[in-house]
Amino acid sequence: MRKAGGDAVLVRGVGKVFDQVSAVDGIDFAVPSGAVTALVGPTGAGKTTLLRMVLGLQRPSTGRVEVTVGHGPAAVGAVLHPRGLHPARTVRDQLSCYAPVAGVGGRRVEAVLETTGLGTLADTVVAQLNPGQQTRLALATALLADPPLLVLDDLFADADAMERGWLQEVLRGHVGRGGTVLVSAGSLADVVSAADHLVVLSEGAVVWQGTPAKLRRGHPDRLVVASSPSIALATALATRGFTDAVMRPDGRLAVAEADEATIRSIAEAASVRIGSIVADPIHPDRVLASLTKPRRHQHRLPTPSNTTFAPAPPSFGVSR
Ligand SMILES: Nc1ncnc2c1ncn2[C@@H]1O[C@H](COP(=O)(O)OP(=O)(O)OP(=O)(O)O)[C@@H](O)[C@H]1O
Repeated sequence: MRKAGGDAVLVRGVGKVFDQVSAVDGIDFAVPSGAVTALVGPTGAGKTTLLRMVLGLQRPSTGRVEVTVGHGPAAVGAVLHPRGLHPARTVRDQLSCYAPVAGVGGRRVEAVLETTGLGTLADTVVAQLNPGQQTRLALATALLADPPLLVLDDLFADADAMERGWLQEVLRGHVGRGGTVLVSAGSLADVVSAADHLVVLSEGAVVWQGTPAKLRRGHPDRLVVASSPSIALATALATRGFTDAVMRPDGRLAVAEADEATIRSIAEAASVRIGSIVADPIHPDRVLASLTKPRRHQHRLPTPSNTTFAPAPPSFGVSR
């Protein structure tokens, strides 16, 4: 449908202050065209604030946001409140109501019902859809105009495993047709397998960004080794440069970066007996928690009448 290339959105030095409270500050990231970019972070990190600025619904207090694909329903499709659909409308009626706004007709409604997997639910009223299906319908509505850019806030909240899979498939499908996606999530596990680029936010700042593969390399799974004596294995591994081994309370050694064959060969050379070696995959949200440890409770800006500050206070399943 479209040719990918360049950046669809550029966020440069962006800050937003609400009533003396800084929501985000000094934010820099780009949303590459033809890819899924996920803004990930805990509650209050600033995801919605950033997405609203990308959509032009709020102005940055500092810095600038550039959207190169243009504005309006034909250029940008958005999902901000997936629960705000009319409960008495059927799925098809919901799409038909918005079709004129998107400048499309009934054939496009039927096509979107199919691409989003909602065809079998076309005559079901919104009130009877589960939360994940309602989110999918909100996403289908945003897709009506086949916009070059999709901006989706908290898309995976309330989605069960099956709906999460559907939603991820729809996002990958949009990118597969040359579109661009910017999606926010509170859980890394929800987006890590669907995203090409991750921007991790914490307390209004970008704390990490890169590909899921880069994140995984920085947080490798460990192998948990039962050996006798464990301390001798730890020493032998360290001698060979594998210094990141942690002794577990049960006496087993959790080893990073060395594969099973290497561990066995080092153990054999050091006359250490190996009992078992099992993988200990790190959950993505353990990684997210380690990247977004709270640093402060609040960051109220100083004013003449207010000069006191509050005190500053794990497998990824990457399929591509
Ligand atoms: N209109 C507003 N007025 C005052 N403060 C606001 C406003 N909007 C957001 N904030 C504050 O800005 C910070 C970032 O909020 P934001 O909603 O962007 O975070 P979030 O990462 O989207 O969180 P969530 O996952 O809960 O939606 C929070 O401290 C929030 O209280």
